[in-house]
Amino acid sequence: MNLLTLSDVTVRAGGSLILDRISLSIDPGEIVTIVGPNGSGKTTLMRTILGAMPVSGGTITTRPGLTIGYVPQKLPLDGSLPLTVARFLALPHRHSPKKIAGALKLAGLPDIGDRQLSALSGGQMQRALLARALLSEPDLLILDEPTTGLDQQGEAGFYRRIEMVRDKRGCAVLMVSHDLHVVMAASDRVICLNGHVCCHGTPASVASAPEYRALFGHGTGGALALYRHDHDHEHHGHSHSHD
Ligand SMILES: Nc1ncnc2c1ncn2[C@@H]1O[C@H](COP(=O)(O)OP(=O)(O)OP(=O)(O)O)[C@@H](O)[C@H]1O
Repeated sequence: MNLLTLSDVTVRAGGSLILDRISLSIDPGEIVTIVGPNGSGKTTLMRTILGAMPVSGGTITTRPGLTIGYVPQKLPLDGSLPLTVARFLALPHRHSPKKIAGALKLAGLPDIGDRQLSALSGGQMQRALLARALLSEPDLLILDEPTTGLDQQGEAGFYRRIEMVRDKRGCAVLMVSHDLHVVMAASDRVICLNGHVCCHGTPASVASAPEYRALFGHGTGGALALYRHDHDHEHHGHSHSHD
């Protein structure tokens, strides 16, 4: 059964139509990325899936008992508060030190629990937010523009980490990106949004679709090549391809 299915979901706000009959589904273990220009409704779509935005039409169906882990774009707290990484991960739910250490390790931040949050780099902060989302052992991880502010190598590293998490945990991943960079190559499936679903499919098929090119031009070839070039780790137990 799909983890999540949207059928003809329409969202209106402030008198305008923001999402127009969106239909999509997410299967267990797949990495799906939503791309689209500014204002195309990506954040609204994530908020709708998370239940923070009412639908005006259509239906959202989730698998019974589905657990979602949400990785916000930014720290949802004042970053200058004195707080260690481990304390932050223990809020608002208590978790054992062993579980916190395991989540930090999986997120690529071993031995950092005692560090102050304010001392983390942008890339480390994203991984700390990822570790926090992993503590709920989600079936579906949702990330809203997780690599904002990272350089292209930082982005590639973060998306490789996401794939590693998916391979180890078997969770599905739904990500949003306002730009293309390396995210498409890290995905099994890409959905191109512009109020409605313009096109969807494998990264390569979307990158060559006329609807996508009308929105973004031809500029993704370099980023796709960069990701493939950097992508030298092995996958275990999950068959998918980046070609
Ligand atoms: N609560 C709201 N009330 C009225 N209009 C809204 C509301 N939320 C979003 N919008 C409008 O809906 C459109 C889509 O916004 P959204 O933030 O979902 O786009 P986005 O694709 O995430 O954009 P960006 O890439 O710039 O982050 C915008 O025109 C925005 O102004």
